Amino acid sequence: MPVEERVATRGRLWQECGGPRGGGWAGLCSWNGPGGRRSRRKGRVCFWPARPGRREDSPSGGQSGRPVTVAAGGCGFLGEHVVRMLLQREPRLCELRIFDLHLGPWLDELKTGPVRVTAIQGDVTQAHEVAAAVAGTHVVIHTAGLVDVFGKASPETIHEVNVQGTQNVIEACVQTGTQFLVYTSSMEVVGPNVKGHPFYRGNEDTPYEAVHRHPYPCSKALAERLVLEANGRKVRGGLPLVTCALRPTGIYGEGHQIMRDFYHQGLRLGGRLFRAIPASVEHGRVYVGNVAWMHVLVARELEQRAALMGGQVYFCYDKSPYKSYEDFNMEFLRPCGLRLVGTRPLLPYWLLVFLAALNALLQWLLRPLLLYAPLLNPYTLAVANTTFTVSTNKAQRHFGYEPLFSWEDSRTRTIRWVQGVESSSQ
Ligand SMILES: NC(=O)c1ccc[n+]([C@@H]2O[C@H](COP(=O)([O-])OP(=O)(O)OC[C@H]3O[C@@H](n4cnc5c(N)ncnc54)[C@H](O)[C@@H]3O)[C@@H](O)[C@H]2O)c1
Ligand SMILES: C[C@@H](CO)CCC[C@@H](C)[C@H]1CC[C@H]2[C@@H]3[C@H](O)C=C4C[C@@H](O)CC[C@]4(C)[C@H]3CC[C@]12C
Repeated sequence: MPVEERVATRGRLWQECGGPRGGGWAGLCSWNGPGGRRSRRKGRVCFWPARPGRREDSPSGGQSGRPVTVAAGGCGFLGEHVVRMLLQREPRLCELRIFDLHLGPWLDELKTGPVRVTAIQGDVTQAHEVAAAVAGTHVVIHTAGLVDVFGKASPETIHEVNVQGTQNVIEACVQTGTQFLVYTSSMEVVGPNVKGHPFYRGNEDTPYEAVHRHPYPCSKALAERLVLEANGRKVRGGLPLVTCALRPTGIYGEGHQIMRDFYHQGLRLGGRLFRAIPASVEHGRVYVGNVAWMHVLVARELEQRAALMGGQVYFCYDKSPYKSYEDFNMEFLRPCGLRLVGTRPLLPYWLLVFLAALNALLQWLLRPLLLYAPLLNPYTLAVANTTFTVSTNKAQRHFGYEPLFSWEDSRTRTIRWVQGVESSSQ
């Protein structure tokens, strides 16, 4: 085991994993280092030891000193960037707890820094696990979620993780006295709606008929509402909970699984991808580093600007160009040797609709035997084929957000990452 594991329980340190089951601390101790397999031993928290002279957990959750932060979902695509950004750009941080169902091997790198990093394997659907992880913290950044628009998970599971999980996070804050909650929502809370209405460079106040049927956007909309309604609730100790929700558009950047899938698909097709969506359909995209930066800034500013920011929603935006989903992906895939065939869609739209419906039917028919979850289904086709872009400066006005990464930087970093994917798969 490459890192020392200890169990922290209510401010005490135990020399080895062995804390009370189901009592104060939950989570699953799961650290076996890079390439190692996870062990799923309930009731364990692993962290890297505090340096000599470093403050141990304070019962006031750092409010008397520097904040202790929980990044729920901290091992996901966005979560990893949030974690790294917190460690790089939040000098007041003294402890960072990373709570996730699956802990990643990269956590091992974080052990050498000045911040005490605690990795907690846990499930947001388990209220006691969430409460144990949140207890004694100053702010929770809740990026954990089940992102599934391909029919891999059941609607019930999506609801349980995204809605009940978020309710558990809120209740944990209330019960344990954590006053600040930043929630990762989604553009999908607004749209595209089932009617395919365009949302053209809209902002947080642009009227739009937000009507959803798919379990994922439904769950994000419900969860966002819970978070916003919880703003102002009294937490343990009597102070008001301050919440806000960030709504990224389609996130891209290092670690983006769908980009990787398109890249591999292009390689399989002899270096070509075939245009399916008209170039005129704009799809909002935002670089993951800028989304992470917005989360860090909100977590930092929420205390000082509680009256202004509490209960607010913010689209996540940067200077990424407005393009169709496919043309945007080509900004990264073209320099990696792929080309997009066709200036117009190669298949008529009715045929795509038919193929998407066929995929949905096949998924349903095959479900008892295997999981068939292709990229194209009626929902993903509708999202890709409906203009949805944002143009706003609300985050800049409310908490001084400016993108940390220019479009050129974001593009270069993403290309470098795709090139790395290429070499690692050879
Ligand atoms: N990827 C996008 O384009 C995008 C756009 C807008 C909003 N979002 C939102 O951003 C958040 C992060 O998305 P992502 O793309 O990084 O997804 P991801 O799947 O890479 O990350 C989600 C993380 O949550 C964790 N998680 C899932 N179920 C959990 C559970 N029951 N308990 C604890 N942890 C659990 C996963 O293990 C994973 O590490 C999600 O809430 C998503 O809705 C994503
Ligand atoms: C029709 C295909 C031809 O090439 C293209 C299908 C692309 C789709 C798989 C993706 C198009 C738009 C994506 C979504 C969007 O970027 C925003 C999202 C919000 C976020 O909260 C979760 C991810 C997603 C739904 C994202 C998923 C993939 C697309 C539908």
